Amino acid sequence: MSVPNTERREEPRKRLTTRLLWHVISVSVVLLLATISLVFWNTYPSAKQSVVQQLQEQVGEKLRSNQAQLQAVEAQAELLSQAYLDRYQAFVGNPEIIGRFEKWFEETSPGVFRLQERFFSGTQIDDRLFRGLSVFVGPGPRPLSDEYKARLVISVIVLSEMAPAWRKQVTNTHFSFPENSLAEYSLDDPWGRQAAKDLVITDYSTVRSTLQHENPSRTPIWTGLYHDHSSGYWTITYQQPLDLHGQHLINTSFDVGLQQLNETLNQTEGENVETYVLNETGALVSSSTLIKKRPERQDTLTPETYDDPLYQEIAARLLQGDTVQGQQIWDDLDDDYLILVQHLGTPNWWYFSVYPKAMITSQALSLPLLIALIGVALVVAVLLTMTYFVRREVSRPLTQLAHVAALVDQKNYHEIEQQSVERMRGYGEVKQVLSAFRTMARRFVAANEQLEKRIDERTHDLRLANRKLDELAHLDGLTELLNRRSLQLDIDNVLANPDVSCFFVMADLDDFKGFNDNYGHEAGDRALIAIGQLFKSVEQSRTYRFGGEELAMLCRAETAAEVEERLQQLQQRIHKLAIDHTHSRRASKVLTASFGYTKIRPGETSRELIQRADKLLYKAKAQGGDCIIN
Ligand SMILES: Nc1nc2c(ncn2[C@@H]2O[C@H](COP(=O)(O)OP(=O)(O)OP(=O)(O)O)[C@@H](O)[C@H]2O)c(=O)[nH]1
Repeated sequence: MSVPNTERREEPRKRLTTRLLWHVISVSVVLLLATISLVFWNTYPSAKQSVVQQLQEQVGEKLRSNQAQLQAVEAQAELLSQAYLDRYQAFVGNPEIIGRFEKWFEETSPGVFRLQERFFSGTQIDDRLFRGLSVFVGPGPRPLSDEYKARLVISVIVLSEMAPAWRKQVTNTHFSFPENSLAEYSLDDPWGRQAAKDLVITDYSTVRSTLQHENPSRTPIWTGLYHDHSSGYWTITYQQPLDLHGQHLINTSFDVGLQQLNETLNQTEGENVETYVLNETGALVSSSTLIKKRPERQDTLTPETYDDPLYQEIAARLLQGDTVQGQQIWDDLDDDYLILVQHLGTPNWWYFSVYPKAMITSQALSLPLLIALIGVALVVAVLLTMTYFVRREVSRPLTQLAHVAALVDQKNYHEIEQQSVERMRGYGEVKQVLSAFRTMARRFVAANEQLEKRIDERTHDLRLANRKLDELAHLDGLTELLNRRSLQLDIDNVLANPDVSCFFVMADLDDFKGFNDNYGHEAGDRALIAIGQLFKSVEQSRTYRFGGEELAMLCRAETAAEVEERLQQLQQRIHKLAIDHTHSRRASKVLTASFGYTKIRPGETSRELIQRADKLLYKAKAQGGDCIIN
């Protein structure tokens, strides 16, 4: 049974190598996922830890330099205070110093004195240049005492001497007085000239916090962030009260503007990272959010005055519990943020870096992701390489194997043999199988050729035997003339073709019984054969042994005369044979034959034909034999 081609040729998805590759790919993907999970499991926490550590180091580094800047401000304040104290001790009570107050200051409104404008724009007095200086002496007890006047003049001198050196580090350098006065050095801002005439500086928390009753320990103070309304900028101020013999002389102060703080404290490590700096009261010293929000506050920013939920949460936590020292990580304050806390010893501030947890997670994921990507790339490369080699070393040889198997199925052994084993790709087992196919094909071809040869021989023998059988079926065994069966067939044929003119002849050897009796049966056989051969030589005729010593003949002829002539010639040849029949009952002493012949009539039966010819033969016998009757 032939197998349909569709069953023989497998679809690609069913191919062995494709299935093999799919199995390998599936297992690889599972192993890869497991490996990636393991990598994530092991590296993610440490990567996260390392990211946090890195951020802590960055913050620490930044704050160290920032702290150095702030410490420098504090050291400057020390120097300034000392310089002021020295001058104060040297000049207080000096009439010349007091006299300078009258020359340098002017009463700009009743009870309000200001340093003349030229001290801001620039003026040369003696060999000293005064510039960037302004002083506001606000409402307060009047008249001004000489000591107060001396302090004001000394503040102008000390500022002109020392403040220019620090103008790049701080926004301004100033002395504030507990009596509602303020002397300032600032090249940009003539504050002392512009301050409102009714301004009460000590009403501000920044200055108020320096007063003896507000600050009995006399500790220097870094204020929280506040908006200097008259100058129009956000700033923090360092205030160092300076007392002498229990008298609060002045506060040595520096403003450090928000812009300057931003350059250092508010520098963040990423777009979404926010910073807050809080002092010990929870007041906001600095914040990156402030730049974005710009609240218009005039006083120090506290949780009550600055509406920033995260800042308020941070301040609440800072103030509620133990003092935070060193570095801490607040992971639980907010779901979305991780907060690094760094305490700055000097000043007593806390620096908060607020990182979105998503950012830390994505940074922490970068290493495991890189490992995973490398893993995926490696697996893909290995799979591609394997796919290439499996297709080349297994799939193609197997396809050739299948092709050869199909040739076997088609019994196309010659094709298999012709395909050189060397041309078929494949090594090892596949090559062995191909080689075995080739050997098998060669043997099949040889066996087939042998078989075909034997079949040819047998067929030839069979054909001969068949022919013999056929002859035997149609020939008479003794005379080898056509037999009665053949005669019947031929008569039927002639009768079926009425257009063909044909004659039927019946012949009988004369006194053949006598011949047999005298010369023996074998001699009778030989005579029968010899006379039968003469019958066969008659032209356009077929001779049959009708039975016993009776012969029959079908002659093609148009006329009876033609047949008559041929029979006469035959009769003569029989005579010429001169088979001795000395004891014949007939006149002739040689073996003779009698003939009766008739034309075959259309439509008659073979029986009628034979009977008519037989009668004519009988007639010939009756006339003495050796004659021809029509
Ligand atoms: N040797 C030999 N004799 C045969 C063969 N067939 C028939 N005969 C003999 O032919 C003889 C025929 O004898 P009959 O029928 O009496 O005819 P006849 O002797 O020829 O006499 P007529 O026909 O009247 O001339 C018989 O003796 C048969 O035995 C044969 O194949 N070989």
